Amino acid sequence: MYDKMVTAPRMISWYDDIDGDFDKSNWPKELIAIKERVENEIHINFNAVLLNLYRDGKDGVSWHSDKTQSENKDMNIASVTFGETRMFRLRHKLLKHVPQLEIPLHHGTFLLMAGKTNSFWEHQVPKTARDVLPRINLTFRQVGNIKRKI
Ligand SMILES: O=C(O)CCC(=O)C(=O)O
Ligand SMILES: [Fe+2]
Repeated sequence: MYDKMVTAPRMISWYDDIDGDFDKSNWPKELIAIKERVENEIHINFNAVLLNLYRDGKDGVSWHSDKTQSENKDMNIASVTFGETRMFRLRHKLLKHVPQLEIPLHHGTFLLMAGKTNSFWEHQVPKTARDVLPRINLTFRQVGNIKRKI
């Protein structure tokens, strides 16, 4: 899924429907509800989700770009955050003079990395020395061939 290994710790879970034979009982109903809320908002369908739990400030994710196996050249990744606010940083892969972006992802924030974002930008959630509460982030993804809407 990643183009390189990331080392920072966090708890991870993954659901997908890569075969297109979606069985709703394989996904928690809360997850389906969030997925449908996102899909209705942006009119893009997803068939996989990565769940990250950042337990405290010692958890984070280092610079990377997301790569999922998809027939879509322009991959869309939809991110939803719950709990603690953590910084989400973006840096351009080639244009080093372009300033980094720093976006605080608050509880309930929806962020769409659309199209070529992941081709040209890397992102990270840095560790922090602040005393922070847990944060959950869901990234909905398009993997394989999306045969039909889940
Ligand atoms: O936690 C986030 O906001 C981003 C997570 C992320 O970049 C990933 O799981 O690929
Ligand atoms: Fe990522």
